[in-house]
Formats: sequence, structure tokens, C-alpha cells
Amino acid sequence: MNKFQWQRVVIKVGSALIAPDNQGCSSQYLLSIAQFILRCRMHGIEVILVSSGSVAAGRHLFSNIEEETIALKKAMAAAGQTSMMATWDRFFDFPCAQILLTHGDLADRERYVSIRETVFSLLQGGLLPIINENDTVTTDDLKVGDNDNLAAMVAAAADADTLIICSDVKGLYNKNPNKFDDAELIPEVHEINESIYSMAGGADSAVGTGGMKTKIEAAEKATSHGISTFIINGFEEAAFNDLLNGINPGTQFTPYKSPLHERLHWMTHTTKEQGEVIVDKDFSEPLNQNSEQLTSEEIVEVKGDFSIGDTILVRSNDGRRLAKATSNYSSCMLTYLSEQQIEDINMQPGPIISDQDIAMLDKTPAEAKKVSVDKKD
Ligand SMILES: Nc1ncnc2c1ncn2[C@@H]1O[C@H](COP(=O)(O)OP(=O)(O)O)[C@@H](O)[C@H]1O
Ligand SMILES: N[C@@H](CCC(=O)OP(=O)(O)O)C(=O)O
Repeated sequence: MNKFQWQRVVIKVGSALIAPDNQGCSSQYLLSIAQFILRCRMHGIEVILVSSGSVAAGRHLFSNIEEETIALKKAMAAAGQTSMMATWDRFFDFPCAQILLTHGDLADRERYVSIRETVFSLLQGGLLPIINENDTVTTDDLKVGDNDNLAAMVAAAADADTLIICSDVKGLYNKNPNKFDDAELIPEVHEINESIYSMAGGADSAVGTGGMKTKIEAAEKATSHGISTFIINGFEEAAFNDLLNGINPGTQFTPYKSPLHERLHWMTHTTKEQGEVIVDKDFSEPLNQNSEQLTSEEIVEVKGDFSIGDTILVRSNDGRRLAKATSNYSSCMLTYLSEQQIEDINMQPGPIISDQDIAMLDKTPAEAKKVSVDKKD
């Protein structure tokens, strides 16, 4: 049985399933997930697990807490991560391997490629990669912040075809089912747009992070990479049986027919811009067919402090986000160049951004839509 024809699946498990009552790890709900993983592997499907729960699993070790500070949460994560790994490890007779990541790791192209290689080696060796955010070392700048988005980034990095987000609700409802009795489940989403985002609220549980909003963000990242995405209720054993029988038990987000190229997807959905270049140009012609169109004379302003090779946002001077790109110059150098009048054609600087390193935001409708949602917030 592999009715969905999956080859490589990323399964994301939320904190509520690992440590449902904040009393350390519990195998209560993990057994059916572990069996699902086992059955997937028996059908030849490669599995990568993105497991939340380190903070929730470590919380009970710290008593008499007045205020749960960030430093304390990091300490909980450090303590809980080992017991979470040990809990997973006990279910399987094949080895598990732990990978802890920050956004800084994923946003750096060299480290990103290295993570890909490690995951591929683990899968080839028949191990189960178990991935979580490296909560103990993250800072605001370096963190992904929620494991839904992390799982989507991992799914893209690992060339997975399917992402399954196991939550504490059946899927996406038209409104929060924990608040509204008449909320209705949405079985299929073909296009992630503003109306889909407007249905999603935050997390209500004591242990969850992000709620439905981060799951939709994750679905958007994954589907634009051609990855079919499910949100299912991880508490229900029947949901896993359904999946193996080719039945959608929750919400399925259908993948884009023409997914973004791997590098452009990474730039659009994984990197964070380190600065901005404001340009006096509309780019009605596709920028990525001739990046030399962007000359230093067209730069109105350089914002932020970035180095050669950093991701920058190219913005029009009326405020629109035009493209994300890798800068061939530092912010200091670009500022200097933009202030020069270089008439001699032979003295013109080389391209500010290179052809293969431009992700047009206007050309990626999902990103454009997400931007308008961000603005609304
Ligand atoms: N439209 C919605 N549909 C389903 N759940 C929603 C919606 N809006 C908000 N939620 C909340 O999102 C929660 C799931 O997210 P979260 O608590 O972060 O869980 P997890 O630990 O699985 O990531 C649900 O329990 C629910 O309270
Ligand atoms: N990295 C954190 C989990 C963050 C997170 O997204 O939690 P959840 O919403 O339960 O998937 C941890 O291990 O506690």
C-alpha cells in the first residue's frame, strides 16, 4: 500500500503529541505515529521526522518558576531534547539520527547544501533523521521560530514529495474549531490566498507554537516546491490508516504544477534579506533574463548592512517588493557606486546581482499574496 505514490515524506509532529500534559514525554500518541513511520518504510517510502516537543518535554524539570523567560525555555529545550530523542529511539529497531538546525544554518547556502547532503546520507544508510530547531542557541535573528515552517524548509531541502503536519486538530477549518462549534473542515486547498490565511488563528494549547497560521505558511512554502502537504490530527490513529489507504483524513494542499527551481525556492522561502536596494525602475521586463538591466545609476538608496553574497531585497521606490537576490557587492560598495557618475563604459561595475541568483517576487504569485497578508497584519 502506497496509494499516494509517495517516495520521500517529511512528517512534522507537534509538541502536544510529544508531551501532552507538560509532564515530560509520553508515548500515548507517539505509538501510532511510530507505527505509521514503520509502515511507510516497509512500503519503501523514505521518512524524515521533524519533531517539536523539546521545550514541552523539559518543562516539568523546572519547578517553582515565576516567569518562563526565553533563557529558561532554552534550558527546557536542552533538557527535553534528549528525552524526546530517547522516546523516539525506543520505538524503532533502526537507528535514529538527530539534526538540530537554526534559520541561520538553512539561510546560508553552503550550510544548506551540507544539511541536504547529511540528510541524503542518513536516508541512504536507512536511518531515521529526526530534526528540530536548535532552540538552545537561537536568537531572534537566527531562528525559524516554529517547526511548521522548519518542516517545510526541510522538505524542500530534502527534495521530499510530501509533507504531513500532525497537529491536534483534523486540519484547517474555516474558523478555529476550538472556539467555534460550527467550524467546518476544509478538505482541499488548491490555492493559498488571503482568504485561506484569514481563516487561520494562533495556537490555543499550552504547548503549541504558531497555530494554523504557521501551518499555512508551511503549506505555501512546500506546495510552491511541488510538495503535497497534509494537515492531519495526530491524535487519531485512523488518520494514519487513511493516509496509507490513499484517503485524505484532514486538509490536503495541492502542489504547484510548475514548482519553483530549487535555488530560487530556497532564496524566496528560506533566506532572509540582510538589506534592501531601492531602485528607480519598474522591471516590467523579467529581471532574471537580463540582470545587467540593474545598474548602479538606478539605485536610489541602499538600506541595511550586508556583505557580498548576502540576500537582499530589491524594492521599487513606490515600496513594492520586486525581487530577492544575492548581492555581488557589499552595502558600503553599492552605496559608493550609486553615488558615482561613471560615464566611461569600460569603467562600469559588473552586474549588481547575477542571473541565477534572482527570485522575482512578482513572478511568484504565492509570495506576492503572502506579502499582502503581511501588510494587512
Ligand atoms: N482555522 C483553524 N483551523 C484549525 N485550527 C485552528 C484554526 N485557527 C486556529 N487554530 C488553532 O491551531 C491549533 C493547532 O496549532 P498548534 O497549537 O500550534 O499545534 P501544533 O503543536 O500541532 O503545531 C489548533 O488546536 C487550534 O486551536
Ligand atoms: N522547537 C520547539 C517547538 C516549536 C514548535 O513549533 O512547536 P509546535 O507548534 O508544537 O510544533 C520545541 O522543540 O519545543
